[in-house]
This record gives sequence, C-alpha cells and structure tokens, in this order.
Amino acid sequence: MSAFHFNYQSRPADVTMKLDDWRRIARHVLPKWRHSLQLVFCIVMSAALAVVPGLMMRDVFDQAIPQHSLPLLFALVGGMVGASLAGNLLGVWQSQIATRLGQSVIFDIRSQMYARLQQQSLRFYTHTRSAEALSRLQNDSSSIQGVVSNTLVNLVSNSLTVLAIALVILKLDWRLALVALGILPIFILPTRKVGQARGRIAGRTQEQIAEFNSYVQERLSIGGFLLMRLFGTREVEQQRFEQKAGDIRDSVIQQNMLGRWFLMFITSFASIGPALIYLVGGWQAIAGAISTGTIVAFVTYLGRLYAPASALVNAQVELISATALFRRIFEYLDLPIELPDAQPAVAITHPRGELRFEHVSLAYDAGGRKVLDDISFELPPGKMVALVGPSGAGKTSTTYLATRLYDPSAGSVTLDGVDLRSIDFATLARLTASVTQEAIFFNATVKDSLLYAKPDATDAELERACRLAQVHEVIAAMPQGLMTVIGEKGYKLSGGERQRLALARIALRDPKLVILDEATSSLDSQSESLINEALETLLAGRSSLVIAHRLSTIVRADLILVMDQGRIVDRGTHAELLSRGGLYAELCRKQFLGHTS
Ligand SMILES: Nc1ncnc2c1ncn2[C@@H]1O[C@H](COP(=O)(O)OP(=O)(O)OP(=O)(O)O)[C@@H](O)[C@H]1O
Repeated sequence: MSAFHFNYQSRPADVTMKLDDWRRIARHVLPKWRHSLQLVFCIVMSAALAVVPGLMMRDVFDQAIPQHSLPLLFALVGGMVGASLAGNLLGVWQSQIATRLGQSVIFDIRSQMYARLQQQSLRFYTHTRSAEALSRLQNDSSSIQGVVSNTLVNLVSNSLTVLAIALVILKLDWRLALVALGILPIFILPTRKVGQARGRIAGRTQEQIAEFNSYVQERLSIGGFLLMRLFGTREVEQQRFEQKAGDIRDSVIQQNMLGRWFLMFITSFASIGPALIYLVGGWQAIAGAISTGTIVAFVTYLGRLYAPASALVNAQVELISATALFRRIFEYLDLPIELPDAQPAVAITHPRGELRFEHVSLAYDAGGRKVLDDISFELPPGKMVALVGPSGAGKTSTTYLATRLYDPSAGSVTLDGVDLRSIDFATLARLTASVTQEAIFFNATVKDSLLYAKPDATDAELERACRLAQVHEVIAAMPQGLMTVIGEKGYKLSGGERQRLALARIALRDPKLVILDEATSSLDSQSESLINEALETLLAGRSSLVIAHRLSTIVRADLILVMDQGRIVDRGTHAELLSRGGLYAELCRKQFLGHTS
C-alpha cells in the first residue's frame, strides 16, 4: 500500500521565523559570495561614513570657531560634504548589488520551484489548482526578491549604523548617550506584535491573490467562457469576481494602514529625542560639563540614529510579514516527490513493447478505497488488449499505471520485463505513447506542436507523420500551412482534426506501446473513418492497450479484459466472451452495438 500522505492543501499557520528558515535563506544568499562580499563592504563603509559628519561638526563648534581658523573650517565642512557624497555614491552601488543579489536569489528559487513542480505526480495536479502554483512561482517569489534586496540589506546596514553611532556617542558623553539610547526601546518593543499582525494579513492576502488568480484563470479560458455563456451565469460570476477582488482590496488596505499608523507612532517619538538632548545637554553646558560642539554633534547623531533605528524596526516588521511568503515558497520547494525517477535506471536495450500487470492494486488515497484490485494480465509484443467495462470500473486507472502516472499500491507493472519504477521517465516516454480522448495541445503552431514529440524532425518526417495520420491535406489547405497557430488547446481545429494531429505527433515518436482511450464522442462518419485508418497504420506492429468504445476495435483485440468495480471479471476474445453471456454480452448489447463503424 502506498504510504503517500502529503496534504497538498496544507497552509503554513505559524508566522514566526525559525532558525531553520534563516538557515535556508542564508543557503540561497551565501553561494553568491561575490555579491555578498561587495555588499558587506558597502554596508561597513556606509556605517563608518555615517559617524564622520557628527565628529566634524563638533570640531567646527569646539575648534574652528573658537580658534577663528578659516582653513580648519573649510577642511571640516569639505570633509562633511565629502563624507556624505561618498556615502550617497556607496548607496547607489549598494542598491545595484542588492538588486542583483535579490534577482539571482529569486531566479534560483524560481527554477528550483519549477523543477520541483515538474517532478510532481498527476496526484499533485489533481489536488492543486494550477493558479495556486502560478501564484507562488510569480507573486510570492517576487515579493521575496524585495525582502532580499531591500529588507535584509537594510536590516544589516542599519544595525551597523546604529551600532557605530551608539559607540561614538557613548564615547562623546555617556550621560547624553544614555538619554538618546534610552528612548530606543520604545521603538523596538511594539514591533513584534505589529509585525506578526502584518505577517498574518500578508499570508492571507497572498492566499486571496492565489484564489483570485485561480478563479480568473478558470473563468477566462475557453471552457470557463462556454460554461458561463451556456448556463447564463454572467451576473453570478461578476458578483463572485467582485467578492474575491474586494477581499484582496480590503486586506491590502488593512495591511498598509497597520504599517502606516505604526510609522506615525515611531516618527512622533523620534522628535522627542532632540528636544531631550537640548534640555539635558543645555543643562550640562550651563554647568560647564560639556561643550556646545558636543550638543550639536549629538543632535546630528540623533538624526542619523533614529532614522536607521526606525528603518530597522520597520525592516523587522517587513521581515516578520515576509515569513508567511517564505513559508509558502519553502512549502513548494519541499514538496515530496511521490514518483521519483529511477535511480539507477535499468536500460532497455531491445524494446519490444511487452506489458505485464502482476497482482496490481491501486488506491488513490492512502488507506482509501481500492479502485483496482488484483489486476493481472499480459500484453505480448505487437498485440492488442482491450479494456471494457461500465463507467468507473477502473479502465482509465489501469492505463495510468501503464504509463507510470501513478505507482501501484501493490503488485508490479513491467515493460519488457523491467518494473516501470526502474525505467527512467525519459525512456518510458520514448517507448510508450498515450492517445487521450481529448487531445492536449499548447497554443502554438502546427509545426511546433508536432516538434514537441521530436524536436529534430525534418520537414519530410513531419509530412510523413501527417500523411500517416490523415491530417496532411487539412494542414496543407490552411493559409499558413504548418505555421498556422492552432489556438488555445487546439480549439481552432475541429475535434477530428485535433485527434488526427495528436496521432501524427505520436507517429513521430515511434513508440513500442500505444495506450489509447478511444473517443466516445461521435464524430461524423468521414472523420471517424479517417481516424480509424490513421490508427490502423499507427498501431500496426506495436503493442496497444485500448479503452475500447467501438465494436470494430474490440473485435480486432487479441484479448479483451472485462472490468467491473476495479476487478477483471472475465477475459477472452470477443467470440469467447459473447458465447459465455454475462456482463460482456450485456455491455456489448447496450454499449457497442449502437456504435458499429
Ligand atoms: N484522481 C482520482 N482520485 C480519486 N479517485 C479517482 C481518481 N480518478 C478516478 N478515481 C475513481 O476511481 C474509480 C475508477 O475510475 P476510472 O476513471 O479508472 O474508471 P473508468 O473505468 O475509466 O470509467 P469511465 O469509463 O467512466 O471513464 C472511479 O470510482 C473514480 O471515481
């Protein structure tokens, strides 16, 4: 029994950043050591430059003016301007490196996430809305970029600046320094609470955005449009849209205003600092304990201390808010891989296309109902096995196992004697091909759609495949021929043309085993006979596992498996089964006799 329990709908609840989370962020940032070193250099230099103007200002008041020294005054003022200019230039460089660093971290995270998503099983995609994945890949990761380029960098840079200034002012006059620093905790203490509240709103907003994207993506697709138009639900859908868009609007307003009130509170406190310094410093100066220059330097430092301190506090607020985003990203980076690629893979040197199921069971959910129970059969090379049975009998599930879209919960599926779990996915895809009822295409040209199966195919090969699939003439008659864009999901083609194009795509791959889910939708007789001809050529000499819906197919099959409620209840050729009566004879009468081709 498969022990796969991952809950794809789980949501990260805790928004406090754990040591492990920090380690992971560091693991993404540290490999970019060149950028990181340059950044550290900029940050240290900026912090050092931040203390220079204050000291010079003190000397303007305590030395240049009392000594009536113009050269000293010029030198000090020049130094002040120079230091601030150098600081600003460093700031530009720092932003450039920080942006590069943030962008390359996000590039790594995105490509790791995409790789992880590509390795997920069909189960993941049946449990997750595609827009949810898109949202994490796009929105969450670009928000993280801001955190890396701005918040993290500011956090380090402002911490250093605050530390450097604190040291200098302590050295200048410890009593005044204590007054200045004493106010700092008022900024820092409430930060955590606000940060956590914003974190919760940020997480909720991202979820609402994901939900919104998912909704819009579904509704603004061909399928969504058709449903809406045919059921006349335009107004209901408009209301639902506005409800979802409104939720995002409210959350963003709430998130921004929470931060804004907090900023106002902090800035108001920042103006108390200089006032206190003038009061205590002036008192000391009257008593002759300190110089006027020291007071002026202190007030200058305060301006430079509170700005980074409030930015620091804000950075922390932003960082806590970002935790929810990090969690959403890490959750995807950590997605377990349900069906790992074979490591090491067994090579199939002489593929024949022999498929064998041995005592196979399948439950879609761990511990859940078995949708396949003890299925055993053999499909010899070049033969055809047809699956028939009532709806929900397990026919599609059987074909899923044959292409390893799922692994069996028990038993084994082998191709040419090798367990599918030991064949790498690339080889499996080369040896097998699936023709689904609804052919799947990207919105691309006919040529690109075909090349997807064989990127190096020549034009002659494409033509041969199209002729084989009876679709060549249709394509040749299109104004742009092979360069015609087939529209979303190939909707610019007719159903029959789409199916034949899908067959041409498979003909290019030259598989040993074809898995075919015959179309149930009735095509006109000409289209159907074209498809039958194409199939006839495609299946010749290859093994095929077919979910049969037409009498002509089952009559041709070498073995028919009659399935019911996940079990094989009968097997044989058409004539044998018919003579036995039972479920097959009944199915034949109800299902197939009306569909003879
Ligand atoms: N992804 C899934 N998760 C959970 N249960 C599933 C999933 N896919 C199919 N099932 C269930 O497994 C059972 C077998 O489904 P399956 O699609 O294999 O039947 P089928 O014989 O192909 O039916 P039909 O002829 O209607 O296509 C059904 O009861 C179905 O509800």
